[in-house]
Amino acid sequence: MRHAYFLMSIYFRKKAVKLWRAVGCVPAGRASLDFISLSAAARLSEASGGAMAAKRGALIVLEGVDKAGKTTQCNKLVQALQQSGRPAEMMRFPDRTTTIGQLISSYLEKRTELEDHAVHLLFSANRWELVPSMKRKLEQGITLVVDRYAFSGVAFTSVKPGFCLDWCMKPDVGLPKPDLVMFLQLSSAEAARRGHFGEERYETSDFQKAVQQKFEQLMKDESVNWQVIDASQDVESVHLDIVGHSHGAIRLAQDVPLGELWK
Ligand SMILES: Nc1ncnc2c1ncn2[C@@H]1O[C@H](COP(=O)(O)OP(=O)(O)OP(=O)(O)O)[C@@H](O)[C@H]1O
Ligand SMILES: Cc1cn([C@H]2C[C@H](O)[C@@H](COP(=O)(O)O)O2)c(=O)[nH]c1=O
Repeated sequence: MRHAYFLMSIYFRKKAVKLWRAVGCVPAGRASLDFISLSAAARLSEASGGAMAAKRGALIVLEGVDKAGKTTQCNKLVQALQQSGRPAEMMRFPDRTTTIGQLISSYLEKRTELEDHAVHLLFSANRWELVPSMKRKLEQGITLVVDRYAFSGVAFTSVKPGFCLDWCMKPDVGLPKPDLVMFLQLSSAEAARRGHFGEERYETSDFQKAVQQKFEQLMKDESVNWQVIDASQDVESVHLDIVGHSHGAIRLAQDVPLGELWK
């Protein structure tokens, strides 16, 4: 009986993929399979009277100084999670595709000047504008792998004269709290030798050294699940460390509600 049910579920799943693709609801490829898995999970949950509520995805953040290897590792982690059958997506902050993100991008590329408090609030607004979509995805069971978050916001602004950690944290209080923050540890000298260092506004060794110290202060906060990763290793070794920590965090996140940052 269970065997027959299993075969039927595969048959209907294939039919549903074809139908959804035909009406253009689902993109082709891996994403469509994730979409179908999630729909199947939702149907199962409905059929059992909601007793099997879908497990939420984990919010995983990678932080570090410029060129520590965050983007490289976020991409590899998302790929590894998807290959092991876990729905996962990458996000990055600043998200330069939104209207706010374009203002930030122009500032970072030194095409526009902005007052320091104002640009700090723009970075935070850029996170808040993405919160509804982040929460929706996490509720659907998608793990989000995020390239920088509020910690970069605080570390970079608080280096500037006249700013303190406390003021810099305020606008981000209440954001979805990451289940895991991995800090990619790399000396500013090594970072400066990596590709394209020096092109954007904050990419000077002195500034990055000061940012590193601010991150160290933030890592003393035990309300956040920090893990330090040695980012001076080769790409594959860094990846293995990151995958190890991520699986644990994904398992734990399933059974606890999403928290609020710095509350
Ligand atoms: N483990 C590593 N060893 C040596 N080079 C690396 C390693 N990881 C990444 N790189 C290289 O360093 C450069 C920066 O990598 P990447 O863009 O992933 O860093 P990032 O932290 O996201 O940078 P940014 O702060 O500019 O967003 C790239 O040229 C990348 O190929
Ligand atoms: C999120 C965030 C970032 N920054 C800084 C950090 C970097 O210098 C740039 C972003 O560069 P990337 O290559 O796009 O990662 O912006 C910041 O000052 N405040 C923030 O909130």
